[in-house]
Amino acid sequence: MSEAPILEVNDLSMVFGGLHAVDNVTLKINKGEIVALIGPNGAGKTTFFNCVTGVYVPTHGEIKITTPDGNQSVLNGLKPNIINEKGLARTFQNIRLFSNMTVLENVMIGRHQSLKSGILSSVLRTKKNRIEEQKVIEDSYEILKKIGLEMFVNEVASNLPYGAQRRLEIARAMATNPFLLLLDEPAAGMNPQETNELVFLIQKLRKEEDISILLIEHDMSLVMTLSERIYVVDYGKMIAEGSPLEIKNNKDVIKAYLGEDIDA
Ligand SMILES: Nc1ncnc2c1ncn2[C@@H]1O[C@H](COP(=O)(O)OP(=O)(O)OP(=O)(O)O)[C@@H](O)[C@H]1O
Repeated sequence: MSEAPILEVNDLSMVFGGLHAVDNVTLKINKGEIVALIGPNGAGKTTFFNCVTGVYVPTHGEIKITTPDGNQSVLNGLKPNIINEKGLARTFQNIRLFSNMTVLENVMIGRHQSLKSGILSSVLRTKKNRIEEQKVIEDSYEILKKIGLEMFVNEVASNLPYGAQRRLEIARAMATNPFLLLLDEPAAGMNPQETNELVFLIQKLRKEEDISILLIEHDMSLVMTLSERIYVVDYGKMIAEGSPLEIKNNKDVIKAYLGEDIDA
C-alpha cells in the first residue's frame, strides 16, 4: 500500500471581500518530494501558504497532514504555533529575522519551543533548565553547521550578507524540527552564486534531514532544477500540475506567463 501524502489540501478557497485569492485549489505532497507552487504576481501563492500555516482560516476546504509517525490531523483553524509544533515550518517572502540578535540567538528562538521546563524553572534557573538551555545552544550550533553559517555564529544577523540572511531564515525554520518546509520565494534578491548555493542547500536538506519541501519561487531556472512536480496557479485557480518538462510546454501556463520569462 502506498504511503499517504504528508500534505493533502482539498478544494481550498480563501475569499477576501469579493476577491477569490485562492479558488478551489487541490494539492498534495508526498514524503521526500520537492514541489513548487508557481504563478504570476497576485495569483494567490502566499495566501495559499498563509492558509496552510494558520495565518488565515480558509473560507472553504480541508488541509490535512500525515506526520512521519503516521498520525493524521486536519489543520483548519489551528494557530500557526500549533501547526509549527506539528512539523510544518515556513520562511517568508520578506526577511523576518531578529536583526539585532546574533545568528545563534535567532536559531535558538526556533529551537526554544522544544524546551520542556516550565516558566518557573526558567526563572529559578533550575538544573533541568540549565541542561536544556545548553542543549538548545548545541543543537542550534549543529543546525548552523548544516546550513553552512557556523562562521557567523556570534555575528549580529543584520551584518550578514543578504544570501546568508535568507539562509539563516531557513536555519531558524529547521530549528523547529519540521518534516515539511514551506519556502516563500527563498531566492528573491539573491545573486546567481547565492542562488546556486541555495539550490545545493535545499537538495542537501531533503537528502540528509529527511524533509519534504514546498516552495514558491519566481526564479524559473531554480524551479525547473529543483522540483519534481510543479503546480501552477493563476487568479487563485490551479491551471496546471506536472513535471518541469510538462509545465514548460503547457499552453495554459505559457498564456498565464505571457510576457514573463519561463525558460529554464
Ligand atoms: N489580507 C488580504 N486582504 C485582501 N486581499 C488580499 C490579502 N492578502 C492577499 N490579498 C490579495 O489576494 C491576491 C493574491 O495575493 P497573494 O499575495 O497570495 O499572491 P502571490 O501569488 O503570492 O503574489 P506574488 O507572487 O506577487 O507574491 C492578490 O490580489 C492580493 O492583493
